[in-house]
Formats: sequence, structure tokens, C-alpha cells
Amino acid sequence: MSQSATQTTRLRAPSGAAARAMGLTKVYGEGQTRVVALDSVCVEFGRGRFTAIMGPSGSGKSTLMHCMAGLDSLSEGSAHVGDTELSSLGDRQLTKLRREKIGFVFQAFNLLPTLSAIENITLPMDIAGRKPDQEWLKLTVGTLGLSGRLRHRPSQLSGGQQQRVAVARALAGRPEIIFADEPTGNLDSHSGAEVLGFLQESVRGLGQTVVMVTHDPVAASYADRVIFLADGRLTDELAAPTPESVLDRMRILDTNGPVR
Ligand SMILES: Nc1ncnc2c1ncn2[C@@H]1O[C@H](COP(=O)(O)OP(=O)(O)OP(=O)(O)O)[C@@H](O)[C@H]1O
Repeated sequence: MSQSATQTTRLRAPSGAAARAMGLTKVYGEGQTRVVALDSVCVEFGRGRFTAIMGPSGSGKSTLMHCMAGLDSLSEGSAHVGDTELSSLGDRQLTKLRREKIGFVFQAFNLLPTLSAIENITLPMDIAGRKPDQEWLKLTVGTLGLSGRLRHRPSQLSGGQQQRVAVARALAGRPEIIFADEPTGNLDSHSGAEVLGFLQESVRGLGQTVVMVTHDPVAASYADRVIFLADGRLTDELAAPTPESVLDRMRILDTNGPVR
């Protein structure tokens, strides 16, 4: 390759995907306990987009999220976050990547009870020795409607407010991508709608990238795109989802089985 071609390759803008997988296969166990949790999945999660992952129980949703977030290893194929290939990283580099480039929101809020909301929000950055960008932090906290609650402990906040603190914590470091696993699973429908609205606003208003696992067609309708998994395979996808269109697609997939 000529020197200028090499330069062009090096200087090329990063791909439009915040994360992507090619031929991602994950096998657990062996012999009689062997389970193919993911079977050659190819998927891209667009930068600045909100994607929902749906599928029946055991279809591989959490495994896909864990593999793409560097929380679990791949059996075959590749997974990138930005331009970084995960399997090329050792444990310490993976920890660093998760800390610097990925935000997590789980069903359980996972807040530290003795810390205030703002201390919880900045904790990952404090651990990493990074100074929060005060302007971004203010914008995030304001967008999530938490400005008046920052000195409260988790026990002094409602479930919805606690999950909003968890979303703010995920956003605070301005990660490449946020993975949310059933973020409204522990919330009543009103608080759930609020949290989903804020996740959507973090994508539309703040330009963040969110990937969310959910069983709920209403939750999925907050996303820009829904992908469907069945038996570890990507079987379908839907753009601009509504609760009705997601339900319809789930019914079709249930009746016809996965498209192979
Ligand atoms: N650590 C593990 N060891 C063995 N098998 C596993 C492990 N984790 C997941 N599996 C299996 O892999 C398959 C996919 O599981 P996964 O948790 O990804 O599904 P899911 O779609 O997230 O399910 P749910 O909606 O019930 O959370 C299942 O058959 C599951 O039993």
C-alpha cells in the first residue's frame, strides 16, 4: 500500500456505528449442557440513535448486550465499540474501555445508599480520576429533571427518580454508547414513561447513543429502531416503532417463527 493510501486509511472518519458485531457467536457450556446463545449475529448500533432489542425469554438479548459491552467474551466473530475491537483487549484494557466509553443502566438502580444523588452520578468518574465536564453535567442533570434533587440520598428519592440518577450516572462521562437492560422493569408505568422519555431526550437532545433490552412494546416504541432476536439469531427489525407496530411484528414472529 502506498504511503498516501495508508494515511487515508488512518485518517478515515470513524464509522457511523457506535458499536457493531460481525458473526457474533456465543456458546455456553459443552456436551449436553452446550447452549448456542448467539448464532452469527451481525448488527450495527448507529451513533446518535436509540435502538431497542426485543425477543422471547432466552433468545439472547442480554448475552448480545453483555458481549457488545465487553462484559462477556465472544466464542466467534467480532464486536467493536467505536473503532475498538473488543477481543483485541486484555482484561485491564476492557475495564478501561467500559469505564471510559460505555454507560450502563440496569433494572436494579445500583445506587450507593450512603452517597447523595450527585455523588452517585460522578462516582465512576471519581474512581477513574476524571474531572466531570461541569457544563455537560449541568445539562445532563437538567435534562433529567434532577437539579433540585442532587443532595438527596437514594432512600429519599422515588424509584423513577433513582433510575433517573442511574441514567445521569451513565450519561455523565459522555460515553460512546449506553446499554440499558430492562431499565423500567422495576418501575410503575408512570415513572417508566418518564425514564423512557428522558432516555429518548438524551438521544434526541444530547446526541447520545442508547441500546435498550426490553420485553415491553410500549418501552420499545420510544426507540428509533427495534431489532428482534429469536433462538440467538437476528430475525427482524422495525424502524420508527409504535406500540401497535411492535405488537403486530411480535405476533407475526410468534406465528411464523424466526425468518431464516
Ligand atoms: N452464563 C450462562 N451459562 C450458560 N447458559 C447461559 C448463560 N447465560 C445465558 N445462557 C443461556 O443463553 C441463552 C440466552 O440467554 P439470555 O439471558 O441472553 O436471553 P434473554 O433473551 O436475555 O432472556 P430473558 O428475556 O429471559 O432475560 C439462554 O438459553 C440461557 O439459558
